[in-house]
Amino acid sequence: MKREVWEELREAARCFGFDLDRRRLGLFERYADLLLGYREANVVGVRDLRTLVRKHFVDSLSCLLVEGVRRAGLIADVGSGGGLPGVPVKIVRSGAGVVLIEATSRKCVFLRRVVEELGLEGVEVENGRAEELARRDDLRGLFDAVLVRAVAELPVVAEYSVPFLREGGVLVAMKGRISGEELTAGALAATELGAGLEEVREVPEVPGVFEGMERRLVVIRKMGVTPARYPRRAGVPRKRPLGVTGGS
Ligand SMILES: C[S@@+](CC[C@H](N)C(=O)[O-])C[C@H]1O[C@@H](n2cnc3c(N)ncnc32)[C@H](O)[C@@H]1O
Repeated sequence: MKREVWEELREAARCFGFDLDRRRLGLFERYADLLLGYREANVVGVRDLRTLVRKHFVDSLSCLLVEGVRRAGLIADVGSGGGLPGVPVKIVRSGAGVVLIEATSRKCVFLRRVVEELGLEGVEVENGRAEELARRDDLRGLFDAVLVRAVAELPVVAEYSVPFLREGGVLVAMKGRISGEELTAGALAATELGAGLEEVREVPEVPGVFEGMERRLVVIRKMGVTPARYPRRAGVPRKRPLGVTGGS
C-alpha cells in the first residue's frame, strides 16, 4: 500500500507539471513519518498515510501551478502549522529560501525538528504573528511569493501576507469554495494594500487521487508599496477585515 501511495504523489506531481525523483520522495516519506508520529502537537489532525498524502501533500504541491511560485527565490508560508504547504514546496524547490511563519510555539518546535531531520537548508522558522513579523525590516517587502493555506478568509489573509511581498511578488491563497463576497472583499483589501487580484485558478483533478476537492488558487500580485499602517495590530485584521463594510 505504501508504494502505491507514493506512486500517487508522483502521478499528482506530474499532473502539476514536474517530476519527483527518489531523493524527494524519500524526504516526503520522512516528513510523513514525522507528521503521523508527532501526537503531542496534532499538527495536521490526520492519522493515516493515504489521507495525509492525498489531502495535504498533493494539495500543498498544487501551488506550484503558479509560475510565480515555480520561479520564486524567496518564499514565505504564513500560518504554516505543521509545514503545509511550505515544506512540500521546499522539497520540490530545493534551491529556494523558505520562511515558515507560525504563531503557535509548540508547532514551531515541530517545524524546527522537521527542518533538522530532513536536512532542509535555507529554511527558517519564525515563531510569531504575521501582523507583528511583517513589521520587521528583515522580513517586510522581501518575498517573491507568499503561500497561505487554511488560515483565514481572503481579506484577512491579504493583510497578513501582502506586506511581506516585494513589488511584483505573488500571494497564493489556497482555498476550497470561495463565495463572491469573500472574493470581492479580498480584491478590495488587496487594492488597499498595494496589490491586485490577478486570477482564481481551479486546481485540476488527478483521477483516483485528488478528486472532488474543488480546490482553488487565488493569486494576488503586489503592484506597489503597502502603506505603513498595514498590517494593523495583532487581532484587528480578523476582527475588522479590510474590504468588508465596517471593516477598515
Ligand atoms: C488551520 S491551521 C493551517 C496550517 C497549515 N497552513 C495547513 O494547511 O495545514 C492555521 C495555522 O495558522 C496559524 N495562524 C493563525 N493566525 C496566524 C497569524 N496571525 N500569524 C501566524 N500564524 C497564524 C495557526 O496557529 C495555525 O497553525
